[in-house]
Amino acid sequence: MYKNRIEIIKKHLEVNIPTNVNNKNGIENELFNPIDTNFNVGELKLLIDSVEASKYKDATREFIKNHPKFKENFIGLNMESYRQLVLEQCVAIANSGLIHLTDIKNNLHRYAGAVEMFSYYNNNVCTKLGVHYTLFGGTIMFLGTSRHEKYIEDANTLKTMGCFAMTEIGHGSNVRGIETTAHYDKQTKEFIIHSPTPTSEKFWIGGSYLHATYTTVFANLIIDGTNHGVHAFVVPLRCAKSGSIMNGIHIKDCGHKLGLNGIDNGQIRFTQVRIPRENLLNKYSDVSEDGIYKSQFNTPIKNFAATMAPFIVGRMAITKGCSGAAKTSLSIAIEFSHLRKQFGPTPNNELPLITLSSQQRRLMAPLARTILFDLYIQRLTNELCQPKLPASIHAHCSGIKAVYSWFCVGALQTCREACGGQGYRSANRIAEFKNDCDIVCTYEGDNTVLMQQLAKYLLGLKKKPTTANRIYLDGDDAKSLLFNFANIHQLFETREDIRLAELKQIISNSKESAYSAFNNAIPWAVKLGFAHMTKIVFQNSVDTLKTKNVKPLAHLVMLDALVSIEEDLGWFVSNHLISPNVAQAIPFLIQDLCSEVTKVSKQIIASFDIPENCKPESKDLISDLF
Ligand SMILES: Cc1cc2nc3c(=O)[nH]c(=O)nc-3n(C[C@H](O)[C@H](O)[C@H](O)COP(=O)(O)OP(=O)(O)OC[C@H]3O[C@@H](n4cnc5c(N)ncnc54)[C@H](O)[C@@H]3O)c2cc1C
Repeated sequence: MYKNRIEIIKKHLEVNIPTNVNNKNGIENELFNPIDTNFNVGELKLLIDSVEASKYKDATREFIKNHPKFKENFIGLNMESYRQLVLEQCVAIANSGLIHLTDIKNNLHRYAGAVEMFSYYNNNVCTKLGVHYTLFGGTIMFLGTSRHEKYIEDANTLKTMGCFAMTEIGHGSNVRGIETTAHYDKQTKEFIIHSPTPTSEKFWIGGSYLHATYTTVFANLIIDGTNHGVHAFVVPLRCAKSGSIMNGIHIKDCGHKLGLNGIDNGQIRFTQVRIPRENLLNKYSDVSEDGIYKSQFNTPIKNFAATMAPFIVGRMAITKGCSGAAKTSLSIAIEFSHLRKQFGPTPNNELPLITLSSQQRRLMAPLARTILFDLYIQRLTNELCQPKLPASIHAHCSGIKAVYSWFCVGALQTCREACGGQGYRSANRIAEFKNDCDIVCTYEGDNTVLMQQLAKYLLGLKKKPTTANRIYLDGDDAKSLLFNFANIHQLFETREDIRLAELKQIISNSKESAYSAFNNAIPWAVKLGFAHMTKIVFQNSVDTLKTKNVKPLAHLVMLDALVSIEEDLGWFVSNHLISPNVAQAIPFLIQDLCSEVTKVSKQIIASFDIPENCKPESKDLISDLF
């Protein structure tokens, strides 16, 4: 076994172009060559920024660099001052014209591009923007009709601020279980919004404790004792002129949190709050003055599904928070690793941390994945801008939100550790990102729940397994077998097929109810979701390469593909897709690619074009101490 391994190491270190690789488009050839260190950083920047969003991102970068509110310190502020600063930053953004409340419907590239840039700086700002623009604005825009357009003008300049009240103390993921009621009163032509139990109080409502003028409330629409299910209503929380809290509204602070302490999350109790009939967001369903309920759908569950559908835009937008945090943190850790010296061949010749194989491995792999996730999100954003959305859009927005946020939390931890003790200092920023991004795994749909939505979509496709193309990668020349995009694609495709068949079988073998059968299979559903997302992110990267072969994308794609395989290596080997020989070579190939990418890591992070005030004061993370 060890003899074999040494042979493999020798082979993969040889730079030769093997003959048995399917190299029709020639891109794989690059993988056998060193990366040209003189590549065009501007080209890479445009690729990562996207042609559609590039000008909006540049304008936002300039704004962040120059606006005085983005030069103020936020580290260590108490909650009150932090919330005030974030509010002022959001007002400055709203007044700058960089984004508009209607963007999520009419110019998604502008909105998403700006949010990504603000998340270079801090996730509080983009969370506060997200609550107002995508959640409040999204419900108005996608669930409302012309009678709700009156909210747009003032909300656009943040003269009035909106929040989004869906979650209750008793119900988070299971939105259909919420208890808040909206009884229709025919006499006064009003809805009465009420929290009937302690567990029905809205909780975690971002922006509600201090700043929001309005909220969209999700509540059970009830007419003459008949519950028509969950609908959305606009409810004023505060007087738009005086700011005083409206009658029947009680708001408490959710208190100090693990992160995002610049956001004023609140707990809201409604006591018989009367709102006009017109405040029902009536795109799909309406109630006439005399209390007749009409819906475009014949069942409450279909109406519910339509009511929830607009939040896919928010899920895509939220990945921008992960993207910015990961790119800034990776940049900090990589710059630090180029400067910080520890150990060396002699006591007088200490070398930068970046020369350590472990440092290269832990930083280059997430660097590659961040870029490839970003390319995939560009694709999703383009899909979201189409007049007719693809059937896959909901599942894929859910899937990328889950895999990107899980990945981001891990990557930020890696960046923190890669900077040693200095990574722990709040002034050096990574700690702040780490705490703030943690919650992305939970809000706007808990990741485990979202992965099930993706799995259910895949189960519904009735896709036939492509067993005819099943491959077994075996042989002495692992490099040739693996540096082949068709082979990698086939590995990912087959894994998805097997995972799908396995999930179907677990469910169909179950003698229990449909609910329990699926419940018992959730871990497999999550694995299927991962298999699918890995495949489509990889496929999108290869498609991008074919049209825009920007350096060093080919190396990044292969590095991430091999890391993905390594993450599930036992599975690939035990399912006879990769031989033990080939499997043993993978960590070495990864290390080679990490070392290659390290050579251009400074150029790659330069392509992110992160404004300096988004980073720590000193690149070595210590100069500010003297
Ligand atoms: C900082 C912050 C800001 C927020 N902002 C807002 C806001 O502005 N407006 C708003 O309406 N809400 C907001 N939320 C609420 C957020 O959307 C919910 O926390 C989220 O939907 C999860 O609900 P939950 O907390 O009740 O967890 P639960 O649903 O109770 O989940 C707890 C655990 O059980 C697991 N679980 C639950 N159901 C399933 C299932 N079917 N299958 C497998 N596992 C499951 C989950 O994975 C999770 O690990 C915010 C939350 C936080 C923390």
